[in-house]
Amino acid sequence: MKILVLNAGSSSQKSCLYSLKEEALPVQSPKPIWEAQIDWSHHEGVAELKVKTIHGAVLKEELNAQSRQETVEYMLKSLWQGETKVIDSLAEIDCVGHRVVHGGDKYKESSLITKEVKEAIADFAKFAPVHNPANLQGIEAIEQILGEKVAQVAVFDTAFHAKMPEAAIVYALPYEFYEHGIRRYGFHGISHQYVSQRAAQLLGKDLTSLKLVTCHLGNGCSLAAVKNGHSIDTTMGFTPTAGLMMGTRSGDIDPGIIIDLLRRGHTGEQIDDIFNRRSGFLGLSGISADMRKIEEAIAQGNTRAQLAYNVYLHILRSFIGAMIASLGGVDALVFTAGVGENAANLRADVCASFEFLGLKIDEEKNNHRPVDQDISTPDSPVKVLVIHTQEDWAIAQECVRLTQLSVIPSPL
Ligand SMILES: Nc1ncnc2c1ncn2[C@@H]1O[C@H](COP(=O)(O)OP(=O)(O)O)[C@@H](O)[C@H]1O
Ligand SMILES: CC(=O)OP(=O)(O)O
Ligand SMILES: [Mg+2]
Repeated sequence: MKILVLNAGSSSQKSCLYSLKEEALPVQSPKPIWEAQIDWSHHEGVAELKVKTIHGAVLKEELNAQSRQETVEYMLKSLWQGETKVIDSLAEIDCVGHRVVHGGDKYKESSLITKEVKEAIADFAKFAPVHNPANLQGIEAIEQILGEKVAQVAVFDTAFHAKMPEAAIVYALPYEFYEHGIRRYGFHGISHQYVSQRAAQLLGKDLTSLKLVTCHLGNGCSLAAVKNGHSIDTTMGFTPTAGLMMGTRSGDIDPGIIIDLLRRGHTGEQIDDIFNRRSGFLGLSGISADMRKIEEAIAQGNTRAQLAYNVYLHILRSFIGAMIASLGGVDALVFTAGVGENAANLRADVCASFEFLGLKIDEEKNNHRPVDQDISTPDSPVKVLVIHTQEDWAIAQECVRLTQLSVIPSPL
């Protein structure tokens, strides 16, 4: 059984093809037979494409001035063409799973993609303008290439947060807003759910006994307070613009700033652009949205890069504090996604803020590229885990479950 996964992020498009034996679904991700990534974060208008296969074939290319959909279609061709070819025919693909960022209050679980689901994804694009259109383009690219016969599944980033307590989802606005769906939804749920299950496994504890703060720090960043396996609080809100400072997004700001911008004649589109694409690390540093570039600039003494880092850290630790308060304690902090998995200095700085809880990390472990590892000292009452998020595998498992082509996987 072959499952293709498309995971569209704000700055990247990741994709992989799993070849599964139907009788046995492993708990951990098996190695995909083909993996591809498009990265738009380095040079304006340039897509960096990387493809690798289980047989060791590698393709690296820079693509100029193509639309996202054209770039995705080009990437998918490497499945059956050239050195990275892993299948003879498209008919070999049984199901395609998509990460879909905003499912609104309509989709509390994954869903087979129908015309109605596509319309809803398009409709919710007004709340997730960076993401949902990219998700839809992925779905349409597959329809273009594979036709409408192949089963496609939408796995929603909002679903894991769908059962948060009401006090955590309602904004203190006139009640009618809540009745009209203006509420906190939360995002990155596929990742928060996966890493909390994996954390329980690594700690050798039952997930239902744990209080976890999961820190998904990628280009988009959010925290979740996970109690007994459920998300009870999270930093993103009605849209993925809220909460923590991010690569190009502001995170929480005083709504008075928006009022002021409107009074000074800015349009909705301009305000959207400011908060979603021109803020965060990019806006503050004037250098880049990429933490690696920020770290390089700091090393060269750039004061704006340093300020951007300081603001990111300040906001991050205050929200971690808020999540711990929602949980009423914390057994482990979990770092994941591009920044969380790689930025050792940031992890050290965050953890230093929680020394008052007795939390201590082992610097050696922290600095040696930990993957799925506990980096706290043995005597630290709060554990600190670095976990490689496996959104793609979580999506593939949902494809299996929904298409009922195979056994329902047991949770981790
Ligand atoms: N070695 C590294 N050190 C610091 N940050 C890194 C490193 N590698 C990747 N990152 C950060 O991770 C971000 C991308 O994270 P990722 O989770 O892949 O993003 P998304 O899925 O939102 O596109 C990059 O913008 C970069 O800031
Ligand atoms: C929801 C969201 O912010 O996603 P990403 O981190 O992929 O941008
Ligand atoms: Mg991501």
